[in-house]
Amino acid sequence: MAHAISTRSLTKKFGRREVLHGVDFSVEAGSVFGVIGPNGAGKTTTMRCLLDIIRPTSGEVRVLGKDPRQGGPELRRRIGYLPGELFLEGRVTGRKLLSHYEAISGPVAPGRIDALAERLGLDLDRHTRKLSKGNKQKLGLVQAFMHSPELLVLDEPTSGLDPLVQQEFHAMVREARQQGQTIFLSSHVLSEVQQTADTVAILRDGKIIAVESVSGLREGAVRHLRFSATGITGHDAGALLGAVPGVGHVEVLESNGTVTLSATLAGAIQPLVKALSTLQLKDLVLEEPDLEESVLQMYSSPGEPGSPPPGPRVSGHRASTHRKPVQQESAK
Ligand SMILES: Nc1ncnc2c1ncn2[C@@H]1O[C@H](COP(=O)(O)OP(=O)(O)OP(=O)(O)O)[C@@H](O)[C@H]1O
Repeated sequence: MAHAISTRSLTKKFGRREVLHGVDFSVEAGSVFGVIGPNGAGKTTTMRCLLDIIRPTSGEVRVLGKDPRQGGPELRRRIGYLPGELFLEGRVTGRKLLSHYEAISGPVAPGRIDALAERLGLDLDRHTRKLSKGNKQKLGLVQAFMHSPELLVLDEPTSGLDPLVQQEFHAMVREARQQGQTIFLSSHVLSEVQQTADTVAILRDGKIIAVESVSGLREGAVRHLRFSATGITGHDAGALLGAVPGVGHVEVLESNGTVTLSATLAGAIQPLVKALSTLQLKDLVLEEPDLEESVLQMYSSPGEPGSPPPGPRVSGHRASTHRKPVQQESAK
């Protein structure tokens, strides 16, 4: 499979301070690749190296088969870029600004700009200085998508957008992918990336700490579950649940002959279903996997914010707890 982007041992120093410490990743052509990481992790710096806005200190970068340092305007025209911070000229309308960008980026299909603006709910005839943060972001998105580039590099694309517009943006990403375009985007949060991305990379302190397929993350992700049952003691129900592989953080509440248990489950649900089938269930909730929680565990060292929750909390008249550590996805 051809790669639209690849980096090998990419490092970047600002002065004496190294902010990228050997970043390695590759993005398959025609896929959506999301890079997530906290503030200052190096997402924008990585993107700027891909676009030759800044130069790497060492390492190799290939974008659409070319070294960005040698690709020049011809390579830039094949890319749509949404910068993290947009600097817009104040005295022109959005429409005028986009026609200026069109002269640089290359031909735009007739009607395309108006169609994108309408989808995002952007008034192109307003002066850019009068636009709100969200509307500036929409203008940036139209600019990036308008010439249907082979590669879209989008730095925090949904920043400032309201939820409905975010949904529209996600639809635009899916359509671009269907048309064979490659999308490389960044975010602070996985919940956003997981909606569109095939693959997610986690960047922390200038290093890629994990690259996972979103479907793989889903399989290994932590789900929350809760059920009530009768005809069993809290102790026995806790023991039954605690013996299921991947179950952790068991809490047991026993009241008036009914036991209510909550826990987390990492991994396959079949062993859980088998164990629960032996109970007289009154109620059962198995939530959607919380990918955010799985990734927070990858991010964090023990004791840091975002570390896995501490041991089980116990409540109820007669409570017993059984706990196994939540299985963690290994960082590749
Ligand atoms: N031009 C620069 N000069 C000096 N340091 C810089 C420069 N640009 C970025 N940095 C530093 O490099 C590190 C990575 O910054 P970068 O903007 O790439 O992070 P980020 O992951 O995009 O963060 P955010 O989510 O806050 O946008 C930060 O510590 C930042 O202060």
